Amino acid sequence: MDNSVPAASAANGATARPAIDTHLPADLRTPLRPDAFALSDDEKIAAIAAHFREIMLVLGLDLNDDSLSGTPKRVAKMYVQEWFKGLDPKHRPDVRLFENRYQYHNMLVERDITLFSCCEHHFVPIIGKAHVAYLPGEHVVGLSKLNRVVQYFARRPQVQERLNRQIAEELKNALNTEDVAVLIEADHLCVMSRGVNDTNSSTITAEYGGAFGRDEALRREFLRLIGK
Ligand SMILES: Nc1nc2c(ncn2[C@@H]2O[C@H](COP(=O)(O)OP(=O)(O)OP(=O)(O)O)[C@@H](O)[C@H]2O)c(=O)[nH]1
Ligand SMILES: [Zn+2]
Repeated sequence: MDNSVPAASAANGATARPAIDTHLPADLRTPLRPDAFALSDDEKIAAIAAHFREIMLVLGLDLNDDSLSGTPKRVAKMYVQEWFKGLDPKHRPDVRLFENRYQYHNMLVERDITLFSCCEHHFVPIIGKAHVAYLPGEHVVGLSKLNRVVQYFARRPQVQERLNRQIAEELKNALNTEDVAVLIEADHLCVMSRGVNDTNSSTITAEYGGAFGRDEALRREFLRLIGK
């Protein structure tokens, strides 16, 4: 099977794994090809559009119809610029810390963070919420950066377990503390809309670092604050 990137510039690709997620443990990195960054965004959009056009033709759709003719390009742009933008480390958020002048050392919870991801097994949406907490030390984080970290890792083909751990590890690094909790509750469209067709079940994953793992009362307080 031809597994190469469909463009001439892919020949420039390095042989080593690309520099993505290098701050994460190796088993948590999203598996990318060595030449994952050989194509520009525009080249990726052109290549994906051409392939998606083929899929539509195979399905028997008339690409001359004015409602369908733009779909290959629309899907390609959606993949590269929106759904999978977290595959490109240029979108990795810069997590800004501020001095903890107020000496606030209780748990901070950012709850109900909108989560939109994509199942890497079926390429259909995973929709849910992430709840993130940490215990501030000498620094506090700009709140929106918590949402941005969630969104960066969500915008990739994912399984929920890896997504949960990637977010937790990134926050531990950025906040310079192990005292981080991340809980995700999500609906998987691959479970809801096909296969078992179960529209009721949802999936919860959680990671409790540092004090959240050791201290049951702290963990309970986190769960209470997020309404669990
Ligand atoms: N652990 C885990 N599994 C997932 C996630 N998203 C989808 N899956 C599962 O991945 C599995 C893929 O199994 P396969 O048997 O290869 O695929 P399938 O024939 O489409 O399976 P069915 O969904 O049971 O029809 C399915 O059981 C999915 O429910 C996820 O985030 N985490
Ligand atoms: Zn799936």
